[in-house]
Amino acid sequence: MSLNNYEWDLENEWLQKVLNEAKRQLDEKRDAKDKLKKDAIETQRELWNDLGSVSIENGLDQLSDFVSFMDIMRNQKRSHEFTKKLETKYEKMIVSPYFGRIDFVEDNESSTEKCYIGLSNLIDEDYDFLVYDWRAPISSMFYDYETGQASYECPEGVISGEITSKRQYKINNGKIEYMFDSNLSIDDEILQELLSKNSDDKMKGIVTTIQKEQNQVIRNENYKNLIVQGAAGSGKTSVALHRIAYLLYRHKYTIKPENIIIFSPNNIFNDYISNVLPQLGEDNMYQTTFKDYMHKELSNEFKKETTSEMMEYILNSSEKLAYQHRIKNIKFKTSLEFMNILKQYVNHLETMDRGFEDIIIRGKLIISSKNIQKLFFNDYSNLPVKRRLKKLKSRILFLIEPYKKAWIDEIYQELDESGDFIDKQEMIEKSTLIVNENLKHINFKISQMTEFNLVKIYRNLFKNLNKLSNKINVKYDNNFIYHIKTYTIDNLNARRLYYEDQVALLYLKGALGDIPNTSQIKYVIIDEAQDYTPLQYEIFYQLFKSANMTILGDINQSINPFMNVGNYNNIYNISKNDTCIINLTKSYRSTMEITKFSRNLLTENISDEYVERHGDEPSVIGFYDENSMNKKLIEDIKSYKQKDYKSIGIITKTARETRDVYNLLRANDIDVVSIEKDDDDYTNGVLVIPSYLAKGLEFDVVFIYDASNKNYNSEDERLLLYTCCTRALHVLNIYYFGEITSLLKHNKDI
Ligand SMILES: Nc1ncnc2c1ncn2[C@@H]1O[C@H](COP(=O)(O)OP(=O)(O)OP(=O)(O)O)[C@@H](O)[C@H]1O
Repeated sequence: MSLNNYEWDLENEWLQKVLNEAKRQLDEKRDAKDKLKKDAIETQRELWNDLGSVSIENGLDQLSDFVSFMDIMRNQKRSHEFTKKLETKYEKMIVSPYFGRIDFVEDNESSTEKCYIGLSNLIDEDYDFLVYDWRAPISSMFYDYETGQASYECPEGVISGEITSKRQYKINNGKIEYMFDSNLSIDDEILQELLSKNSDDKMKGIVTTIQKEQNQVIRNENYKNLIVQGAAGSGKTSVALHRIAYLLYRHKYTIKPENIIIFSPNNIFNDYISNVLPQLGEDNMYQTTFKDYMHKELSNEFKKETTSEMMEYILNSSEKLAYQHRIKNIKFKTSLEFMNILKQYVNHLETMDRGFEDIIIRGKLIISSKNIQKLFFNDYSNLPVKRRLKKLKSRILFLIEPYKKAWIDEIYQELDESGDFIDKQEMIEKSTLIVNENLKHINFKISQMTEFNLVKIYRNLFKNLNKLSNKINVKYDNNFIYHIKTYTIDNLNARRLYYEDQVALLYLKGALGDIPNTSQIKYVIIDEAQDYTPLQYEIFYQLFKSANMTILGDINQSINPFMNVGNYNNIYNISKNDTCIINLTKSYRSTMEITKFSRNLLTENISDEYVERHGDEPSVIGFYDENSMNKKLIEDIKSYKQKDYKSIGIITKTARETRDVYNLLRANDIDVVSIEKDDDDYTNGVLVIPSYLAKGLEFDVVFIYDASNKNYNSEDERLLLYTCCTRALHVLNIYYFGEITSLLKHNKDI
């Protein structure tokens, strides 16, 4: 139903009112900013005139004046940044102040409130809301309800009433491009139009079209931890980022971006999502990857394998003799049994006899082994092992100190009496040296008793693997135990830390109390959650004990067949009383044809919905040889570029293939970028990328490069191939030479 002229006039009038108010407030902010700038220049001038050069010789008064000036300047800087942020907010508002409206009549009230909803609040001088921030409590009804009975939660409780009208707008450059009443359930059409566009840059916000089920994740504060399962393209990353924006708004006095950390799969992805929060008017939170976090915590004396290196090994090496050994190790070290062994081991380290000895200096008992034991097992028992040992060492050294001092004084006296020295300082140094020399063996003993060497601790675990597995009632074959033990110790001797060993080490480090305090983190977001093992989740919970967690993933996109969560129950059980599992049930990214095709690759049916947007059927084309395949690829890329597709992703299985395809395209005058490592920058255009780095990203056009049986030859690669296909928004082309992979045989026939 199109809106009549009368409605248009009213809407234009309202828009004008909003724009005028936004302009007035913008001018106010600009004036304030100018004034702040002038004040800052004036302060600097005063600083220069009053203090000139600051020197300690000019007395403490001058220093104190200087410190006051610095305080003033710091405050001016803060105010300037704040005003600049507001200026940006009003500038954005003038372009597009709102995108939605609901007319709401509260129960037992007769007046209707017209609530316009935009990226941020606009409040006039009479404290009336001209526009509500999309995160305001009342705005939630825009996402949750059509016209009719509705309610929302606010600090005062639940407010109920009726939505009498719901309208959506597209406003650009201060003009209404279109508007419509959405009680006609037209959302899907809007979505289709939005989703059919080519992706011209990094990820974008979805604030105007957030869906009800997504809104319920964004605003969910009923549980400490949320686990969100959603099929490919169901908006998990978008929801995660909008949830962050929501939390920053709702708790603006208690939560700052530095209180939030997001773990994402790699740095390319971090770069890809980096525009969303600034678009929503918020600063980015702390973004990291598990690998980066772990590598910072673990010793640099070892060569540490990266996630990409691990994936390359898994995808490239199945023919190698050592492959089966490595896989056996990965499987064992990512198993729930190994996690229990680690827990058992920590328990053992906390309670085992540590062979503490008496500390005696010159016949005087400083502290008995019994008392040391009492300190370790009783007084410090609430601390983890590493902190207990540290405290113990300080305590013993503290007790030794007076005896050491007395001894130094005695020797000083002797030296003085000997008449061999005239310099006091020299005698102090000499006597200290003599005592230190005499105490060497005691210091060595104390260091040994309180030693904390993580790698040594890890090594000892494997020496005791048999006993530990017996303790958890798991019986392994002796050959198996021997194999795991020698494999691990050989690698440690070669100063090589495989990814699975790093995770185990990090767990031990945390459980034994050797991880810096992270209490400033209040929210942890884990995206691509399927790719972390239960042990990694134990680490997350251990590191961020008091933080709230939002965990978003898709079990069907477990790209590493040996390192994944397996089943959400494995993490749900860690903290089941305050955890909720939510499903996102609709996919938005791809055309129906691509979605259906991709889902066919899975062994289990996915009944999730998708947006009804049509496109060409994916094409699966076989070639006799590699040259013909490459020739067609080059032709097609050129042709898609001409058709104005903005992002074209050529997804190869491995990084080696990425390099080859990149060289091929370059040699054929195609402007192309390759991503081979997980800290390369994300760029739009034509991009060649290995399969495992493409997760989380999306492209207008996707080419799966060489889906032959030779290349994708294992059932373990099914989910990887599925993940690659689901990266396509509009076009999916799958090329191979020789025989097609058996993973796609079924799809080829459809
Ligand atoms: N409510 C929505 N309105 C408009 N677009 C949406 C909506 N939800 C998701 N999208 C779009 O769908 C695409 C997929 O979203 P997103 O990457 O957040 O999904 P995902 O579940 O994290 O995907 P994957 O697991 O496959 O990486 C993006 O282009 C996003 O903008």
